[in-house]
Amino acid sequence: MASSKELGAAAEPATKEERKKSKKRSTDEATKDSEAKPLKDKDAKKSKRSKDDKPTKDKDAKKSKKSKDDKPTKDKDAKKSKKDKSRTDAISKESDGHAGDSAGSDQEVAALPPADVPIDGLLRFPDFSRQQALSSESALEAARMGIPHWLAHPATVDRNVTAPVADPRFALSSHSIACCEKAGISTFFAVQAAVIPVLRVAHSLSKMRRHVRDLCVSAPTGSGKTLAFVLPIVEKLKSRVVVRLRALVVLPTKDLARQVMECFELFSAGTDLRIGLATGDVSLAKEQAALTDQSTPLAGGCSLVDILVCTPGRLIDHITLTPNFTLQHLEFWVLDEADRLLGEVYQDWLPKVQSFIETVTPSPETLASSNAIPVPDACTLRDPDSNLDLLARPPPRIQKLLFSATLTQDPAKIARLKLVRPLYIAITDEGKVSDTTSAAPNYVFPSTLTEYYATCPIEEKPLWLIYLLWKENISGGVCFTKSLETAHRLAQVVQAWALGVTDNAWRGNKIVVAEYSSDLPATERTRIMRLFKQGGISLLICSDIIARGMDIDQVSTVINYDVPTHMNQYTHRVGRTARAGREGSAYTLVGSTQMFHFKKMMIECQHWDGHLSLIKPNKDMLETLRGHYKEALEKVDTIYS
Ligand SMILES: Nc1ncnc2c1ncn2[C@@H]1O[C@H](COP(=O)(O)OP(=O)(O)OP(=O)(O)O)[C@@H](O)[C@H]1O
Repeated sequence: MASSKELGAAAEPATKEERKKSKKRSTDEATKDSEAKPLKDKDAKKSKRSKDDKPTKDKDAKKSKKSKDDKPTKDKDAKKSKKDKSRTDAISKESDGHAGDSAGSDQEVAALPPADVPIDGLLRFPDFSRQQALSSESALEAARMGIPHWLAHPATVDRNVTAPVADPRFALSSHSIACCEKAGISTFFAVQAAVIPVLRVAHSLSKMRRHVRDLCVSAPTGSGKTLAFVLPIVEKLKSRVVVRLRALVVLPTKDLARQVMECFELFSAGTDLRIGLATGDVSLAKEQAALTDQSTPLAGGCSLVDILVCTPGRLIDHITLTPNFTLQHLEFWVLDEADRLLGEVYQDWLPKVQSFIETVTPSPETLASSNAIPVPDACTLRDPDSNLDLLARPPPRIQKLLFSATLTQDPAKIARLKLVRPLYIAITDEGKVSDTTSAAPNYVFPSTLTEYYATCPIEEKPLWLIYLLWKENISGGVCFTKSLETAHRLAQVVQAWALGVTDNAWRGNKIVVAEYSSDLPATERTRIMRLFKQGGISLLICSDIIARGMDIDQVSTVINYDVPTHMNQYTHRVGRTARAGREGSAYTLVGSTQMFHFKKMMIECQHWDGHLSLIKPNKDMLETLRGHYKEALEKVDTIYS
């Protein structure tokens, strides 16, 4: 693939006004820095120390590629694991005493043993590099915005942190380690290295329930958030005796739910755990039969699955319609793509689930009036009065786990979840201090992502897309449009063009373009996706159907045909490439009249200078392509007329 240089790319020169603004920004940052000096000084030393024993990002990327591509020898492995260990050791030493905590719970955390003292056979590992310290001005601003203390002070973890899967401090069973090996995973990414120990410790100390605290995790796209919750949940539940619904994982779309279920299946293979899927892909009756035993109504419910992966709509269906469906025994409640789930579209599902959980204990009157058989052992009383009985077995605390690449900081939205002693973990660039004084998320992009933009007349966008396809010899591309209609029409034009080009044998390898849309039947979508993964399709043209969460290794390039209107949309779209340490490119075709808004959005999110490069196309080539493009347009117009 051509580099930006070859394309004649050059960063657009900043205007005077921008230069002024950027200068002001750096002055502001400098002021902030001087205010936070004591911590910074300490941090600088830390960072120097960690830099010394840390390879560069490039080296890291190569290393991760290498470890995936070819199997290292035993010797190499041993060296690498030693190196990784020293690195994680360094991190855990650096971070002593900086464990993040919510307001009001600092004392409890202080009461915990230091990091190197084992608790119940486990170590508190790794601690977080540091809890973000805000300048007093920023802290005041956060408070003024109503942003709770814990949300304004994330425990930040450097995205380059890695740790070997077999490190005894993760306390993973040989089963989990073997599953990781089978999946080609020898090293945990930063989000996994940070989250897995927190969950492992919390649940190994289930008797000391104060350790079970809710988690909000923000990490870039493709950074491995799924495994960060899948592995500890499987690890905790695989020794269960009776089947009960103990983990609920909610995702915004069917495709995402299926993807996460497959991950659970992969990492629970060889255990007795049963994973259920409720997305509405099959009839409600079929789903009901798979989720519960409905032969006898039981007050304690009768689940046939231990883990349920579902979409919010279908979850509500089961809550209201499925006999013996209960959330009484829930221990984990995961909201993946949490910001989307907390959004307006699903506004009423959340309170419904909350109240179902809170009122799961049937009163004696309800029990008497219903046919449900109360089996004392099978009922979990979340009734606060039951806690008065000191000898009674305490009900499991439901641990809420929120994950997203664009986690909202909107206090009103977060408050709806009624989080308990939440801990906010943010995976960031080393040294980058996130802005926690606004409700907008902090945007962190994969370090292996290269971003470009091109300005062109709006009516010529299809030609420019063709130019990119041709010039960059794109294979494994995904092109996002704003609507199904645009995707459909664009796919037809580009297909017609590709046919013309192929007929003319301009290029040896065929360019194959396909539309991927929610309008297509599920079987057709599966077929197209399979073909794409096999390399039989060069470009998928779609609306935002796969913009979030979808993990497709083969995506090397993302093209924003229509400019994203919000930074969240941009982040998730471009995040379909450059995943798990792989390289990837993103192109945005910006119409001349859209430039102002696009640039403004990027600047506001501090993602302009030094992040995106301008592409200036080769005019001769563009003109050569124009002829075939016009022919393609005419062909499509005749179909429509
Ligand atoms: N430790 C690891 N080593 C190698 N590959 C990994 C590791 N952890 C996860 N992966 C791979 O990285 C890819 C991305 O993971 P995942 O889908 O969990 O990302 P994500 O953070 O949820 O992204 P998004 O925000 O886009 O949903 C997956 O293909 C997964 O198999």
